[in-house]
Amino acid sequence: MEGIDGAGKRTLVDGLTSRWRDAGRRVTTMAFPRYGESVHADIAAEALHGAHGDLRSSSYAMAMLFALDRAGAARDIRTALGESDVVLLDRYVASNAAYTAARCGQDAAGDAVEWVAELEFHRFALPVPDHHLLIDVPAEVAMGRAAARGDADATRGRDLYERDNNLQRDVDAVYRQLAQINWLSPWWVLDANLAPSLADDLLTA
Ligand SMILES: Nc1ncnc2c1ncn2[C@@H]1O[C@H](COP(=O)(O)OP(=O)(O)OP(=O)(O)O)[C@@H](O)[C@H]1O
Ligand SMILES: Cc1cn([C@H]2C[C@H](O)[C@@H](COP(=O)(O)O)O2)c(=O)[nH]c1=O
Repeated sequence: MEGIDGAGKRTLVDGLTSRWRDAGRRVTTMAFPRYGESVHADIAAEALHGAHGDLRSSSYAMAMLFALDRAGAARDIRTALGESDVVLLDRYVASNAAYTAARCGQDAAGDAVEWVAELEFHRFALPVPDHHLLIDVPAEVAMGRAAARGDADATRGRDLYERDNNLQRDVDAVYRQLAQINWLSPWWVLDANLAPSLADDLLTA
């Protein structure tokens, strides 16, 4: 499940999971970054919240932290694939591709996407997803949701990426390009406003 910050990924993952479980399917969900479970994710979170000075400005360092977090979950993902009907991931490698490409700028975006795929799928041997689900929501709406949530949750607050509206718009554009070319596997673009009924469609697919 992919989309910019505040798009509604967690909400939709939770909704789909309960619908599919109610229908008798074995569903495993995981969310990346694995905050609190992986040292790499926690260092990334510190950087996103303003620690580590220069590190936060390095797209390479951030992408590597997110990739190492996922590499540590590779075995769990494979086990889940063997034991479940559906493995539903709240963000995965495409997040790293989209955010890193957006951070690198248009001229280097293609190289960034290729580098992330090579690193994560080849070097770290993470499984390639069968499908990507992209939440189609106007960037302004998602940014508004992320801002409202950040204001409401004093313990979390908005991180550096969430506060960067230009970055969010650029990430949105990269996601749409990845969906258009069906990067690595078919991409299903979900209209966020139609989420409940789409969940039924997905169930029968
Ligand atoms: N369809 C919707 N309509 C209105 N509000 C929504 C909808 N889906 C989610 N929200 C709200 O928007 C906020 C962000 O949703 P959610 O946490 O699911 O997004 P996310 O994509 O997982 O965000 P992030 O990537 O930043 O963690 C939450 O407060 C949630 O309740
Ligand atoms: C998994 C992952 C995430 N990111 C970015 C996307 C978000 O802005 C932040 C943190 O994620 P959250 O959903 O808001 O908790 O990090 C990334 O750049 N690369 C990744 O692999």
